[in-house]
Amino acid sequence: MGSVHEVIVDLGERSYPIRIGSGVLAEVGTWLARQPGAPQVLIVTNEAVNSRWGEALRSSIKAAGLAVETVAIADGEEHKNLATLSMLYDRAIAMRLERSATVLALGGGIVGDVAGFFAATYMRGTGFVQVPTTLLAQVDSSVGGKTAVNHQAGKNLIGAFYQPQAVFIDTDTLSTLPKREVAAGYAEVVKTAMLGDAELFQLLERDQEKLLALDPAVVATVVARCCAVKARVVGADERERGLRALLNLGHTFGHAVEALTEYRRYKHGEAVAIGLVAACRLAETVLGLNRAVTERVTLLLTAAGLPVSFPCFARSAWSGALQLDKKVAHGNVLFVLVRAIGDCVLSRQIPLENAIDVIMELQEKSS
Ligand SMILES: NC(=O)c1ccc[n+]([C@@H]2O[C@H](COP(=O)([O-])OP(=O)(O)OC[C@H]3O[C@@H](n4cnc5c(N)ncnc54)[C@H](O)[C@@H]3O)[C@@H](O)[C@H]2O)c1
Ligand SMILES: O=C(O)C(=O)C[C@@H](O)[C@H](O)[C@H](O)COP(=O)(O)O
Ligand SMILES: [Zn+2]
Repeated sequence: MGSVHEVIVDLGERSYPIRIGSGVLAEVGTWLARQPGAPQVLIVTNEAVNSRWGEALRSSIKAAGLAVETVAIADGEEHKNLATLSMLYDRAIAMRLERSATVLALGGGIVGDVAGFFAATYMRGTGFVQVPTTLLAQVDSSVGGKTAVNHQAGKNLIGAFYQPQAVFIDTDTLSTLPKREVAAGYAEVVKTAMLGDAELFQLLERDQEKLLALDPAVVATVVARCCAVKARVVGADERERGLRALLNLGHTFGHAVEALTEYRRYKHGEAVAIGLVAACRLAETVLGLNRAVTERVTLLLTAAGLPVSFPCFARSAWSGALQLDKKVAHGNVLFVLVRAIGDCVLSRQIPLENAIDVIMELQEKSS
């Protein structure tokens, strides 16, 4: 095993380590065996990930003397719903999974969000460990304890805050990830740099190609920096009373894109990419953000092949979708605005019409 980065999410007695590096998957069994009472272990994954990385994880667990079961859920955002969750409850009950069990989420953000909500609710809460295998899950979704499924009307509308007890990020797992998924994860990297790490943004401007080609040293550095930003924000505001909403940069727009296109046309990261450009444009109009910032962000995203234009829907459809955001309070939508690279602010003062104007301006030109 090469060098391992460790980041701690500091939440008092619920603090947990994030282990980042090549070969970290092999540590999972030993970690589990150190937990009190040799837990039953359930891996929640999907077939695409299971066929590539399931055996390596199971070997580590079995070598530590523990029994392990695996359940695969269907692949795709359109299956991140209550039906999938219901299937998991049925399978867990049939296999007599006990509350003392540990659920391992092996996969991308969808597996992580669904498995996490399952772990939070099955018998009122089992153990939970994240083993993320997409760039997006490694830089963002495996950390911080947001778990959820979608409702047809809106993203992540049914969920819970439920922190993992540990996160094992084996960067080797990215070797089998399709290019489109690498790019989607990259959008959350750009987001993280924009909201909290200006040096990371410069690193991306310099080493973007190396990151997208999954150069091991660049990947490890970028994943560790993103986890450090997320750990800092989550440690300060676990339940999104305020500051944590910064991690939602681009998402007020992005989630509306996903819901209106029925979770089928865009990967989450792609919808976020569109949202990031919109958040910059909105900041240009209401904060006087320099257009050059929007251009730098757009360049990073388009160079990775990410979309930066909205699909075409009527103003009324955008209005309805934006108002279903979980950050809405007393009917006012909360927007995350870019003040400068590495520095974002929250505002509830933006008229919804201004945001919809930006969407209209950035809508795809129909051919
Ligand atoms: N909880 C959070 O804080 C948080 C943060 C960001 C995103 N999310 C959620 O995460 C989801 C998106 O996650 P995602 O981008 O990882 O998508 P995903 O989970 O759909 O994974 C992307 C695709 O890659 C495949 N895959 C995963 N790992 C692989 C590997 N190593 N090799 C080959 N194929 C692999 C999957 O089967 C899937 O087809 C969205 O639902 C989003 O809302 C949650
Ligand atoms: O961890 C957070 O907080 C985030 O907002 C991270 C986002 O990248 C992620 O997509 C999250 O699931 C969105 O949360 P939601 O509360 O807007 O559903
Ligand atoms: Zn996201």
